[in-house]
Amino acid sequence: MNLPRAGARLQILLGHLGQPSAPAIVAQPVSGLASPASFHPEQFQYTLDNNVLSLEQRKFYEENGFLVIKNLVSDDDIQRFRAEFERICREEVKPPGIVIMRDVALAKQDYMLSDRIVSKIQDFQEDEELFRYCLLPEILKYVECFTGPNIMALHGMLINKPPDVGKKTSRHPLHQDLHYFPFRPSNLIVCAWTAMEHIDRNNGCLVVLPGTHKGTLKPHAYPKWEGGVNKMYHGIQDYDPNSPRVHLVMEKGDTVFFHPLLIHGSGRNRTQGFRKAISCHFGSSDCQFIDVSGTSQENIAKEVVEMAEKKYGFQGVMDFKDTWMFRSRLVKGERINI
Ligand SMILES: CCCC(=O)SCCNC(=O)CCNC(=O)[C@H](O)C(C)(C)COP(=O)(O)OP(=O)(O)OC[C@H]1O[C@@H](n2cnc3c(N)ncnc32)[C@H](O)[C@@H]1OP(=O)(O)O
Ligand SMILES: Nc1ncnc2c1ncn2[C@@H]1O[C@H](COP(=O)(O)OP(=O)(O)OP(=O)(O)O)[C@@H](O)[C@H]1O
Ligand SMILES: O=C(O)CCC(=O)C(=O)O
Ligand SMILES: [Fe+2]
Ligand SMILES: [Mg+2]
Repeated sequence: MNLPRAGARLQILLGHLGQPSAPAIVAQPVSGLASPASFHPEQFQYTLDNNVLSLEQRKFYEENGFLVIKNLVSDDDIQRFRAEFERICREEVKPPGIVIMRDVALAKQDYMLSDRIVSKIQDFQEDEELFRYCLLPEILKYVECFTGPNIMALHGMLINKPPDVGKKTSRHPLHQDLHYFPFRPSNLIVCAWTAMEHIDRNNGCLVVLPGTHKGTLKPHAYPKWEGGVNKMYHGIQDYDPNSPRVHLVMEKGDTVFFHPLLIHGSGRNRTQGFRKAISCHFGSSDCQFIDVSGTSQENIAKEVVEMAEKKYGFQGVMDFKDTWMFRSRLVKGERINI
């Protein structure tokens, strides 16, 4: 397929970015986490050898499947992402490929697009201002500990979780991001998710089930929620309800890196503000595409392909791999397989 692809200009862009500032590095001291007490270095399988993570941070990710780095992204950068998000919502800029999503509770209403109606934007790889997030040296420095040196930005999102209208549709059901991805191995994929403001249980923080990255990919489907569910917000049906849940309270600029098998979701937004976070999934370009036919991912593959064909006006020519191929951009090193 001859679809738009990211090119060498990224390398040039990378060269223009400034040097990272030194962030405060703190592993999240939260209760209910797996203990690293019986840990042996030879058991490292979710992190690569690197001189960025402390031994303690590495063990934490190995055991829990996520790691919070405090104060990683600057207020200046966050302000720029916010301003560009607002421009996109007002349709002052229309980056190719961008997906603008409204909450299902408002989807049938005929409002003008604005930052008070959009619940998230996805696929901002052609928006140079938002894509700066995926190129930030301070982000990539950590990403490389999981992906190695050849890094693809696979999927960018800016989530603007709206005030819940009372139907609990602002929730994101518990899921594993790998459900959406046709590439492996999972250990070479990581999500970076940065709070753009203070986020806690009131405005719907991320909720994680520590240690679940050690399990397998579970079947996902739409949860049976009375008030409705957002398009493509699949959830895990049969997770262990006794598994401890950890609510990640984060400040502006704090960034969590998490494994694509980690079960996570987010709660309802009980405030009147739109809770903002920016995220990107990264993967090693050494990853390989897999065929998801006959697997639990068939349901999402079908939905994604239908949506993409509608958007680009093709019929019967795209597969799940194609939809990912033209969204991903090289951010460091060499493009190899994906
Ligand atoms: C690791 C990755 C994790 C994830 O990516 S999780 C979430 C994945 N989500 C996505 O990929 C984004 C999916 N959303 C989209 O593609 C678009 O927002 C969507 C649903 C096609 C709507 O696009 P619009 O441009 O707004 O199109 P439209 O106004 O003409 O609506 C078309 C039909 O869709 C409906 N719709 C819009 N927003 C919705 C929502 N949030 N939930 C459920 N249905 C929704 C809308 O009512 C309309 O339905 P109908 O055709 O009139 O019956
Ligand atoms: N018992 C449960 N069954 C199914 N899904 C759940 C359950 N508990 C939580 N979840 C999912 O995890 C997400 C986060 O849960 P959380 O409890 O933080 O949010 P909430 O229920 O909206 O708010 P709160 O519990 O703070 O009142 C929810 O949006 C929901 O999708
Ligand atoms: O910001 C959130 O609510 C989490 C979103 C999320 O997990 C996802 O879109 O995959
Ligand atoms: Fe997710
Ligand atoms: Mg709850």
